Amino acid sequence: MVRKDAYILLREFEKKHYIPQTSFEYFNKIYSNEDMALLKNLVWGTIRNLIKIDWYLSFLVKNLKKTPPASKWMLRLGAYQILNGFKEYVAVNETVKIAKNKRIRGFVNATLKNLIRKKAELALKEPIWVKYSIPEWLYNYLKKYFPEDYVMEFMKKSYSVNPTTLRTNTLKTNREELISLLKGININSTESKHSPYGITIDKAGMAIEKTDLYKNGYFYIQHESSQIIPLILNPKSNERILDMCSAPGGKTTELAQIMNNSGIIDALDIDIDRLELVEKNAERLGIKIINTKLISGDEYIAEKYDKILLDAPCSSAGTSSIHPEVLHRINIDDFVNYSNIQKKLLENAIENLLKPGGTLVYSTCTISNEENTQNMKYLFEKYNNITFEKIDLSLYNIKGYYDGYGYYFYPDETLIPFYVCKIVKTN
Ligand SMILES: C[S@@+](CC[C@H](N)C(=O)[O-])C[C@H]1O[C@@H](n2cnc3c(N)ncnc32)[C@H](O)[C@@H]1O
Repeated sequence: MVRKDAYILLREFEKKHYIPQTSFEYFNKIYSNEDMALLKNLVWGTIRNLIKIDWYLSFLVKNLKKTPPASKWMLRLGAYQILNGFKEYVAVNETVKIAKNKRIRGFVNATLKNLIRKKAELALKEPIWVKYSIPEWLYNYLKKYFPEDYVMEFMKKSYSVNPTTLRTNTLKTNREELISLLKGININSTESKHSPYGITIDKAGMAIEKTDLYKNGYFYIQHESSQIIPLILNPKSNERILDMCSAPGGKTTELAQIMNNSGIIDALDIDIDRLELVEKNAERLGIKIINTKLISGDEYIAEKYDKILLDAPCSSAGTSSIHPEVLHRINIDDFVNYSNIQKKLLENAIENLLKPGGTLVYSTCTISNEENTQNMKYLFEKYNNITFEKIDLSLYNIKGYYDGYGYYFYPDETLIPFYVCKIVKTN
């Protein structure tokens, strides 16, 4: 029963704040494609809509916070369906069946039926952060730092599902050929708007990693914002490049592809399992110029580099269209905590690792002022041997919000919110 399994996965999410890939893989083996799509829709849809769902339920249940978790997650699962166009009687009947206990069944049944009756009236007083299901604190935070249209685009994106995009591995094929090879295995795809390597696919629930094209390294699965960052660093063949936070290797392997597999890329990370993925990805894509190093970027010392990519660990607040759980995991303290780690990485890069005349690209997948603008301001005030080079985002057909140092990408169908800044070390 799909709803019961969705409920089990949601309870797993409640404990861990994420759902391991292995849990879905288990159901993949026993479910038809159709049931699997429904399971994913119910689980991720409930998580994406959680703020909204709880707001509605708070008018119907005396104390939602104190409601026992078993009943609460059944209510949330049922409410997701009722608020998102599922057949109401199926939503109620199938959700109620999950409960073993008669009392819980009665409570869930009555509350969901009440929601059906009251939802239109409640919708009239729904605040905008509820409409797009983002935490109220984050909405207020965004309003403090961004223009109104950016806040709107952020919320719309956060509430939508980012499509799957691939990066063509130009060491093995080209974009046109890859589109036709994908068509040959019944996957429709189109050139994406921003990255010259990007392909947006109509995946329809299939596991693209299981295809031979993937196994033979014809592409890397990578959202478009991420594909733009190595292009901004603009590495050349035979240069010596440092990727300070490389795992799982999306941008490292793209750098190597732009360099036509010639030169040196040292790829650091502190997570051994993730660093192994950099090696596996490089091997699959036919890349030979990446040297992985298990070390913290703020402690690493080496001969100086022509260019450095610092795609920093961050609060990831821009990734909610890909990872809807992220907005339930982060809080405002994360912004400050990550900014402290990022400062140390930036300082080591500028003071010890970048050649005079060299370029550093700093990027994050978050929108916090602390992790982006404030960090750049800190560098600007601390160092007199760096300049901030203005990036021309029109080259990639991207609209950016400029903070005086770098840009916050406006999200769109395939772009997620990202921050990027380019620093040149003058001497
Ligand atoms: C945003 S992810 C990098 C994604 C990667 N650039 C890509 O495109 O595939 C940040 C990475 O930084 C790593 N990390 C965290 N702290 C670090 C540190 N002090 N030094 C180096 N890597 C670190 C994390 O393990 C994580 O893999």
